[in-house]
Amino acid sequence: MIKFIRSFSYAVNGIKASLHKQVNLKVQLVTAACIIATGFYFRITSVEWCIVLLTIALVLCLEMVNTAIESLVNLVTTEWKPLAGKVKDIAAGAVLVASVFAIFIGFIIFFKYLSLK
Ligand SMILES: Nc1ncnc2c1ncn2[C@@H]1O[C@H](COP(=O)(O)OP(=O)(O)OP(=O)(O)O)[C@@H](O)[C@H]1O
Repeated sequence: MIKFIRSFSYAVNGIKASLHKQVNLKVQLVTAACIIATGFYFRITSVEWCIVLLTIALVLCLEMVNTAIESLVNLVTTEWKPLAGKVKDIAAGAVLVASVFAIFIGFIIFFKYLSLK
């Protein structure tokens, strides 16, 4: 149990560290809060909530993984190496792909509510 609590606190520290390092994550958190508020406003269905929350989780988690990969690359090398750049670009690309799909999903879910208003 103590081991579990310790692992949990390390994970919370990881969240704090990525929030401290990444402006992007803060922007994404604010965006997520706005989307959740919009969900409450339009009273979206349970299935829509699941899709919205999963999409938000996907983008936030990928942003944190991207931050971890960036830090790891910086730890491995301080030199300018094409492979290091490629690794960072691929990690950033993953966040971009998820974000673009999140925009589409948001549009699909909220469009009907917006057009009904
Ligand atoms: N060691 C390196 N070797 C080669 N290219 C690198 C290296 N470090 C960074 N780059 C290139 O510069 C880009 C920006 O790197 P950086 O580490 O500043 O990432 P970032 O996304 O701007 O980080 P942050 O979000 O912390 O500002 C990378 O995506 C990569 O193309």
